[in-house]
Amino acid sequence: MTAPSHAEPAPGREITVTGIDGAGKTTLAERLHQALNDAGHRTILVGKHSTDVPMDAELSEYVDRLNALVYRRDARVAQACGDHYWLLALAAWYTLQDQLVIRPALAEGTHVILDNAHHKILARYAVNPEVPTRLAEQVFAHLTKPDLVFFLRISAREALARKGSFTSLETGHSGEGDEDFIRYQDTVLRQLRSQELQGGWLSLDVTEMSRDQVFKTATEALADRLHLSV
Ligand SMILES: Cc1cn([C@H]2C[C@H](O)[C@@H](COP(=O)(O)OP(=O)(O)O)O2)c(=O)[nH]c1=O
Repeated sequence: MTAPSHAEPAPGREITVTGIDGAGKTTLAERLHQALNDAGHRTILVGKHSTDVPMDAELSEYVDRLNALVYRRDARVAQACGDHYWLLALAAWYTLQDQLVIRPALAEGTHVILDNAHHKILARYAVNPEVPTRLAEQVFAHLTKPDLVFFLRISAREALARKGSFTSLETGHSGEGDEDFIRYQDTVLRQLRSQELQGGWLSLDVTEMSRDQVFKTATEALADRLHLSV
């Protein structure tokens, strides 16, 4: 029996990449995006600079205005607004990205690679005594559950060696020295590891791995777990 021609497309898969700052998330996300498209799987890459809502200039402009408020502001403004404000602003950003870009893409059969999913934000808030962890969990609870999460594990010291420099946010505003980055990021890493225990994550210790090795392992997992070959 042949499928009716008006059949809905199979939904796309959402693949996210998480890890501390400098773990290699953007590097892997960009490469997976390219490889999936090259292999004929329609795929979009969504990250903190993505503001395009396909075929809707008005919504794209709105998303771009929110992106400017959340990501394109100076450090003094960021500090003045405070932790609660930033949790809610980030929740607004992730909500719009999910509602206007990710869900429609998945529904029409396009795969989504999400660079920098909310897991790291949740980890940062979970180690912040000023904000109840339950509040942070709740504001992200409605987002689409990814089909596969790549968790790139690396020590903070190694991440710093790769990155070279860091922002105040990346030390949790705890100081300006390398040790401040390392102490804070190692705390975030431990929190990510406790989220990992909830299951379904593909956890890779990337400390000794080259970019090519990480990419190869990730593509094998895509084939095994989601039947997406590149
Ligand atoms: C993946 C990878 C990245 N890098 C560099 C590239 C970038 O300058 C920096 C961080 O990589 P990036 O992919 O931007 O990490 P994230 O998105 O997790 O913050 O590290 C390496 O030196 N070696 C590697 O194997």
